[in-house]
Amino acid sequence: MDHSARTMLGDKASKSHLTVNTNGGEKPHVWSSSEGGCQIDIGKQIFCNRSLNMKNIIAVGFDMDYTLAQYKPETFESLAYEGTIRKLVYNLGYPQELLEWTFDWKYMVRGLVLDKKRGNILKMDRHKYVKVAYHGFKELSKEDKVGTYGNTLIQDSFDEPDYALIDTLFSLAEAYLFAQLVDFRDNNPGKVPQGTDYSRMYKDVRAAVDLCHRDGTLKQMVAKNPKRYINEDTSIVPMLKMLRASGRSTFLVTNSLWDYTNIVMNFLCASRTSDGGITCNFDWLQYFDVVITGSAKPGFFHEGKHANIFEVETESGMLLNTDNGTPMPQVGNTSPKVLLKGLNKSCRVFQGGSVGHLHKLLSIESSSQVILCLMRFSMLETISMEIFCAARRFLQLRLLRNERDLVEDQIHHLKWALKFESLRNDEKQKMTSAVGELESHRDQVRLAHQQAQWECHQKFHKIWGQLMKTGYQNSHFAHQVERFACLYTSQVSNLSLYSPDKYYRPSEDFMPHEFHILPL
Ligand SMILES: Nc1nc2c(ncn2[C@@H]2O[C@H](COP(=O)(O)O)[C@@H](O)[C@H]2O)c(=O)[nH]1
Ligand SMILES: [Mg+2]
Repeated sequence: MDHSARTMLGDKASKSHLTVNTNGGEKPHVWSSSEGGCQIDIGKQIFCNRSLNMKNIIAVGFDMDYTLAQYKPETFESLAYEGTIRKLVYNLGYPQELLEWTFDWKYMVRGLVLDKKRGNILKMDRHKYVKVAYHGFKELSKEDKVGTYGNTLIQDSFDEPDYALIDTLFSLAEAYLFAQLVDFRDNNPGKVPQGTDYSRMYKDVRAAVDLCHRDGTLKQMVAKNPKRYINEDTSIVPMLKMLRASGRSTFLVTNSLWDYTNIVMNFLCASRTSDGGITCNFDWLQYFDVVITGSAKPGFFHEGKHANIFEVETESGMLLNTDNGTPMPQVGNTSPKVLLKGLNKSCRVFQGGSVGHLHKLLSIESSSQVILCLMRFSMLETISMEIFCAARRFLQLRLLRNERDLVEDQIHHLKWALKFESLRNDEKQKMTSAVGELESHRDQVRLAHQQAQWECHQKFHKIWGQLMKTGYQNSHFAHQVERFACLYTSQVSNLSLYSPDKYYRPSEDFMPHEFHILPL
């Protein structure tokens, strides 16, 4: 992920902040409209990790897939899953019975880590302690978990090549398939191709998924029927219009190539005909100053990286050489048409390049003047649900924790007295039985605390619990969001609900000792 440019993370299309028009259509509110500027529903608010004064931002950029284009995992990821299975069977020699397997698109969540060698899937807290661990679909016992991953500060880094981070929604199908294959190999050791260990299976799944993205397996299907795979979001165009009216440049940087980008952006931005159809044209380009396709992120953001940048001739999809983004006449074709065409266009489309080219094209001097809306990490659950549940849970769990700590302290006192004080026999007996009673009470409170905590987590996800927490600490995933994003929100078009000049400020930090002065 880009560390230099300001980033904002968003996810998940939702439908509040829309009013129903007299003709039944949905009309989104934007901050600048007469209905705008009102109280924003918590599920649509933008949260701030680090200060960001929009007044200093001169260009706002967007990633396309899973940011502007919110794929429907139930259809899109299922497509990836089925395509991957077919490649495993027909290209890589896995048994035909895999074709019968089904995909539970809700099972995996982002923020998990795959242990390729051991066939395990892990959820970690922000200190990288493994808190939930599954081997395939079988939960590891506490002993196995601690035995394998330890509970001390000296830990594995949980990075590539032995581990893989499930950090995008694109990875959910491959993680699920990996778990299925782990179970399958354990139960049918002779059925997987010879010499296939867990790491090899992961490599095969990765290669098959990769091929699905490259050979048209997914994109052809989406192009045929975008509505089946992508959520419509009527707030995108008003958001882009408002940003541009405020004087900001807008740009798109996508790893997708031009043909697919054009289809998806048309679907998201084009006005619908009366029968709900879309006319495919290039009108959506009016909402951007620069579009970069085939950007090869994250490498695109590495300053100083040399990468060729080509101009895309939008009608034909033909690539034209450029001099670092400046149009140049083609050798043998000295007609100024090509040159001027590029210079006169309000939006220019490119393939490749790097962040340096982008700055040049937008006349930007520093990354701090750019905000980039990415969706590498964000929330699967709705934020409002997180906050609602967290508030109730906070009270209940804090009371249980206080009680547990109190009882533990009483036990330590009594044990100390029994060991070091000269006591009469009857006093000793009384204290010993009090210790016994307190210990059983402590065990009950500990259990109640664990249970309440788990019940709350289960409200979010039956297997992995709350995405942003492990136990009562922030999850590794939440920690990544905190580290990498200035702002985060449930969907990128929530930006339309705020003034384009807003000064986003983070809430104050609290040290553990300061929590005592906070009301519960
Ligand atoms: N070759 C692969 N392409 C992949 C994979 N996962 C996703 N993708 C493609 O990347 C872009 C993402 O676009 P962006 O707008 O978010 O930059 C999209 O075209 C995906 O199909 C992969 O594993 N291999
Ligand atoms: Mg993306």
